[in-house]
Amino acid sequence: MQALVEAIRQQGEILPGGILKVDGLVNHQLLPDLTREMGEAFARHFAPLRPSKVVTIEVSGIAPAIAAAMALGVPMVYARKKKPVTMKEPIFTAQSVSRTKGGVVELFVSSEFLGPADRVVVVDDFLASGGTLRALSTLLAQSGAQLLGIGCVVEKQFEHGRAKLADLGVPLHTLANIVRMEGGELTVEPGR
Ligand SMILES: O=P(O)(O)OC[C@H]1O[C@H](OP(=O)(O)OP(=O)(O)O)[C@H](O)[C@@H]1O
Ligand SMILES: O=c1[nH]c(=O)c2nc[nH]c2[nH]1
Repeated sequence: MQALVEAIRQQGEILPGGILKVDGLVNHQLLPDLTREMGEAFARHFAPLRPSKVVTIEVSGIAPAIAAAMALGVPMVYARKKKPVTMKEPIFTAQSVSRTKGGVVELFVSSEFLGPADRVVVVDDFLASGGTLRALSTLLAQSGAQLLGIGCVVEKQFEHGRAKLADLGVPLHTLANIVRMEGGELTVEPGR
């Protein structure tokens, strides 16, 4: 997605610990036109799989996921990282590690909104080590929902998340690919 690639080239900042800051377009401020375009790109790719739901993880996955769900015309469910009192049992859970905040986080989705009848496309903001998406796939398996595909806005190729998720056997589509971010130099290519 060329507009996204250009925006990351202009605004992306390399932070210590191999973190790419794109807060101006993905993780803090959101740009409506760019976000809509992300959703349409995911929808074009995944519509032929006839998903019944888009699933993501709070917080940064919500914007691209709702954009994709709007373009696909299906509901979007986000895994919560703290269980609210409103959440109805039975609940599916899995653990992941937060890359930007540190520590182990627990993901929660109620069976009220996810079950064996669901055909799911997962959409998230970053694919790095793949740990978060692995946790979400474990949670989906508990629910009996079928995972059809995974879409991520930004892939950090050098963290090899794509290879680590290959055993899931589903298509993985990203919109921008960070090939390298070493020595203060950022190499961004279109996703794959
Ligand atoms: O492939 P991984 O190594 O698992 O990294 C990707 C995950 O890291 C971020 O979550 P994080 O909890 O840091 O941030 P968020 O609360 O902004 O979504 C991001 O939103 C992805 O879910
Ligand atoms: O803002 C972010 N920048 C990153 O480099 C990253 N990797 C995983 N999750 C991330 N979030």
